[in-house]
Amino acid sequence: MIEFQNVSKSFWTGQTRKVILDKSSFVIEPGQSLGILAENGTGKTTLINMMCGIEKPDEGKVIRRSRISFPLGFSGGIAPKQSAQENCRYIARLYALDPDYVESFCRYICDFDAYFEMPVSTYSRGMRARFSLAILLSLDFDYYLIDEGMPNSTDAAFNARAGEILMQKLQNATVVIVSHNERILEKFAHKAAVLGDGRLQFFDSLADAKEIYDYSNAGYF
Ligand SMILES: Nc1ncnc2c1ncn2[C@@H]1O[C@H](COP(=O)(O)OP(=O)(O)OP(=O)(O)O)[C@@H](O)[C@H]1O
Repeated sequence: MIEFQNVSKSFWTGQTRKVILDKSSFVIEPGQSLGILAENGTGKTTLINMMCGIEKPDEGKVIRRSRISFPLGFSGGIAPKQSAQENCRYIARLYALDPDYVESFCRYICDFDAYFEMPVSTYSRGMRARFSLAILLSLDFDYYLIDEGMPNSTDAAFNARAGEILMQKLQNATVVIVSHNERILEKFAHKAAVLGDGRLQFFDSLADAKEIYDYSNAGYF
C-alpha cells in the first residue's frame, strides 16, 4: 500500500510558490493500477518521486507498506562508467538477488552483444532507456512506478520481449503511471486520477478523469 497523509509539497521560484500538493491524503491500494493524468509542469515527476522516497514532502507523511520500484527512467542507480554487466551484478547484490540471474536476464532482454561489456556512457539514449527498463524488470516489486510512459524505444524486438514480461509482472503487481497522454494510461490502469491545483482527484474510470481533465484544460476552471 502507498498512503499519503496530509502531504504538502511546493517549490519557491523566487517570485511565486509552485504548489504540487496541498494537504493531500489518499491511498493507492494493491491491485488498483492507477493512471494519473496531468499537464506538463504540474508535478508528475515530483509526485512519483515522493511515492518512492526520492523526494520528501514539505509536510505530512508518505507511508509505504510494500516494495515500491524506483521510477522507470530513473537512472540514478546506474553507474555510467561501468558496463551493463557490472551494473547488473552490483544492483543484484544491492537487492540480495543472484548476480548471474540479473545479468543473464538483462543480457537477454537488451540483446546488446559486445556493448553489454562496454561502459554505459558509450550507449545511445535508446540503449540507456532499454537498459534501465531491463534492470527494473529484473527486480521484483509490488508497485512499479512509471513516469511519462514507456521508454521511447523503436526496437520492436526489445519492445515485444519487455512488454510481455511487464504484463506478466503486472498480474501480481500494481502500476502507477503518470502522463499527460491518456492513451498511454489506458494500457495499464484500472483507476484514474487527475493532478492539478494542489490535489489528486480520483475517478472510477479513465473516461471520467479525462472529461474533467479536458474541461479544466479548456480553461473553464
Ligand atoms: N527543485 C525544484 N526547485 C524549484 N522548482 C522545481 C523544482 N523541482 C521541480 N520544480 C518545479 O515544479 C514544477 C513541477 O515539476 P515536475 O518536474 O514534477 O513536473 P512534471 O509534471 O513532471 O513536468 P514535465 O511534464 O514537464 O516533466 C515545475 O514547474 C518545476 O519547474
